[in-house]
Amino acid sequence: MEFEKNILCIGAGYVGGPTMAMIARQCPQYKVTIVDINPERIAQWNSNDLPIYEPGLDELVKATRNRNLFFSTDVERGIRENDIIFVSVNTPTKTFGTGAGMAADLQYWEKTARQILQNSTSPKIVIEKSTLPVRTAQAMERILNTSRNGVRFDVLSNPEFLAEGTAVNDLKDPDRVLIGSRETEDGLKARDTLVEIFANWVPREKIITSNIWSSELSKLVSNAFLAQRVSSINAISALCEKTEADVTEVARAVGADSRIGSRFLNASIGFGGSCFKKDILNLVYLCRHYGLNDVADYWESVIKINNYQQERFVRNMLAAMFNTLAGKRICLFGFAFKANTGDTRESPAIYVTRRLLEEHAEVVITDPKALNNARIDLANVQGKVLFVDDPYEAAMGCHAIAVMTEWPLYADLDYERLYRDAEKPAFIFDGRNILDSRRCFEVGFNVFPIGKPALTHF
Ligand SMILES: NC(=O)C1=CN([C@@H]2O[C@H](COP(=O)(O)OP(=O)(O)OC[C@H]3O[C@@H](n4cnc5c(N)ncnc54)[C@H](O)[C@@H]3O)[C@@H](O)[C@H]2O)C=CC1
Ligand SMILES: O=C(O)[C@H]1O[C@H](OP(=O)(O)OP(=O)(O)OC[C@H]2O[C@@H](n3ccc(=O)[nH]c3=O)[C@H](O)[C@@H]2O)[C@H](O)[C@@H](O)[C@@H]1O
Repeated sequence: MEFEKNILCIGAGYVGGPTMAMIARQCPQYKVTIVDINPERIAQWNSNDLPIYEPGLDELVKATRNRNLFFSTDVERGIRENDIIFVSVNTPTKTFGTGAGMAADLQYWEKTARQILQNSTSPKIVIEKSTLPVRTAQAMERILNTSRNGVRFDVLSNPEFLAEGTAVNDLKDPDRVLIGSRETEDGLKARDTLVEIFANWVPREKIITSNIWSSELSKLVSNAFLAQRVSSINAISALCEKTEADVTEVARAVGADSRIGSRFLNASIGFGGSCFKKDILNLVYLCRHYGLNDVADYWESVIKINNYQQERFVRNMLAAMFNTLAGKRICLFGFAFKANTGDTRESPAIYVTRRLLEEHAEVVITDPKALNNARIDLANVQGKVLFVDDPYEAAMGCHAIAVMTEWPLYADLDYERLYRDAEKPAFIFDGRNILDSRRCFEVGFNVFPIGKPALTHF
């Protein structure tokens, strides 16, 4: 069958997989191929056990795979056979050399650029899907345009705004699609090709076009603003705990102002996920690079508050449990960085587990989707950690339960039963404010939510 367009995506991760599956679903007239250097990942995408858990993704992939969606490890062939290439490789924080711990590590990105250059014999549109420092497109263009064979490359920026756990809906009905291009005739032509792809299902007014640097920067700024909201409400949660104000009530009152808005104001143990911290660090690094130290300090404080909130959670546990956790068994309800995903990257639960082990507590972890990743994250820790599927079994004989992830199932458990099976006095630390505190208190627990008065029996 002859397809209208042939689209390639390099990088079959949390972004590449779902994003391309959505394009394939919405545009049966296009052929979409996803390639990755990781053969195991590609095998999983081609199996009934996808490498990531995302509600609605199984159905999406089943409906398109081997029809107009293909997964392969043959990166070079993919480049040769496609003229529209999304690049969605990982761009983690650099762990070595200059900028270690701050700047984006662009090695995977650059390898891809060189591979595209080496394998191209016809003009290509190369689309930055990964989140990148502003002005990366320039570096990309410089690498690609070293070619002596006269192949033309147009680089576009099309950052992804999906959130894990809601990726399928976010892709189907996005708030906006952002496409940045050079404002040259060729740049605008390439931009229009990409607009045409999204216009198959996204209303035109939601497809925003801009210059390429604005597009790159907007992605970092979007994540920085979102994370800033979480840090803002978390900072206020600390003040609530000192003053008997209730952070949920404060968030509701503040968020009712339409200029502020009510979403993303849930106080928590802090934000996790692979991107917020990395993207803010990247922004901070860029600001310092341009000598904007005050601006850098401002954004860095979002991360400082996030670290503070995680540490505060552990210190509150310690203080409530008579200043010692040694030999105590603590059950963590949830390990994923948020509900509806098995992803544990930068999950606050990792930090909390490490700190509890430092205090010589034993940690029992339960999570409906993230136990495999949790095992990998904690493979090298010193101390006793158990992984248990069933939450009742996990909590049996524990001195405390700490809610790490807002999986709805934890709100629906039988807390009378959990109390019966707990060591007494029994504690709950609700790091997500999802439990009915009063009910838990009434069955016997001492309850410590975030940013609300504790309910204790002593
Ligand atoms: N995870 C998320 O929810 C979001 C992530 N992003 C951004 O999207 C980018 C990708 O993120 P994820 O999908 O989460 O990462 P990921 O780590 O899940 O996937 C990246 C994939 O790229 C592959 N890869 C690396 N180098 C390669 C190469 N040279 N050739 C072929 N494949 C290669 C890796 O094997 C991996 O499977 C990052 O820049 C991230 O900041 C943006 C929005 C949302
Ligand atoms: O670039 C990315 O990777 C993505 O990062 C976030 O998506 P994600 O990290 O998947 O999930 P979020 O829903 O944003 O949650 C991030 C963290 O903040 C926490 N959070 C969120 C909201 C809130 O009110 N309180 C709160 O603690 C969550 O529990 C989670 O740990 C953004 O929401 C996406 O738009 C973006 O594309």
